[in-house]
Amino acid sequence: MENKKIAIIGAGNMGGAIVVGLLKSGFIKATNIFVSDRREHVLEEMKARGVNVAQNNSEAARKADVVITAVKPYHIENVLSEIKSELNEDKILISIVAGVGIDELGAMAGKEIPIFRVMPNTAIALQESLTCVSANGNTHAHKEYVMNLFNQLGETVEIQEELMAAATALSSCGIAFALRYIRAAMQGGIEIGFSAELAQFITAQTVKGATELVLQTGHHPEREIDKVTTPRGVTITGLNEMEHKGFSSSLIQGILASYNKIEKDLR
Ligand SMILES: NC(=O)C1=CN([C@@H]2O[C@H](COP(=O)(O)OP(=O)(O)OC[C@H]3O[C@@H](n4cnc5c(N)ncnc54)[C@H](O)[C@@H]3O)[C@@H](O)[C@H]2O)C=CC1
Ligand SMILES: O=C(O)[C@@H]1CCC=N1
Repeated sequence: MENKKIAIIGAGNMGGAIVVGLLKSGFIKATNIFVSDRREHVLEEMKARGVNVAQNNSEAARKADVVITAVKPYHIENVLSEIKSELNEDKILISIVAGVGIDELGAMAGKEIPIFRVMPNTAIALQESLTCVSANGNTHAHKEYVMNLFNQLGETVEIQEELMAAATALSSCGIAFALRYIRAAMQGGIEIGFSAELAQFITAQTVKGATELVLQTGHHPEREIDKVTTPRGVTITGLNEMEHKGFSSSLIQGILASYNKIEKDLR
């Protein structure tokens, strides 16, 4: 178990999910986690999980070796100005804030400190995140720790920072895109006879199976699709109808729309 203390500033959807995932992983004791948030009910929920609740952001940052900022992009500047006096070259700053670069974070912190920019997704609560990590030049001594930390919470990929917007669209937004497929498939399933509950289970397990076919074999999806599409069969008829209606095209356009928005106007 790691001895470093971790502060999580902003315990909303993502910050809260990180706390849940960390506790499940056993990587860190609850008493070594410090959470701050400006919403009282969020802090109550965190307290119930056994983690420490700080009076304010500065206190959380002071008590920790690692500070994870998980506030909305338009709050990060204020948060860093509040905590910058607590940061130094021995502390690790990890930001999951979408659209805010390492240089910008460094300028907001006002000093040369180790900064990691990290892009997880909400499956981090189940230790099933795909987390992309990039770092500034002061992080060599800390990289192993940070990769290990996020490897406890799913799979981790180190990327160049210029790919961070793409990582956000494909992985962080991607969870919602995949869930929308599941919802649509369920609606089809209900129309052809299943209860909502059974349609949900059948769809979710089917998607899990498709995911495993790709992850475990490394095959291109089309190779696995070829095994399903009997000539003149029912699958190819369904697939072609979906493509006539713009299935792949609408997914690609949605990913591009999210990507284009990330760097431009998140704040
Ligand atoms: N939701 C997602 O799937 C993902 C979100 N992100 C990024 O994570 C960050 C957080 O997103 P969410 O968790 O979805 O937002 P959220 O709104 O659920 O959580 C943000 C939390 O920060 C708290 N907060 C606001 N101002 C604060 C302050 N000054 N000091 C302390 N706490 C403060 C809020 O009360 C809230 O609980 C964003 O920057 C987003 O871009 C990154 C990857 C995935
Ligand atoms: O939609 C958003 O702005 C955030 C960033 C990535 C996922 N959710």
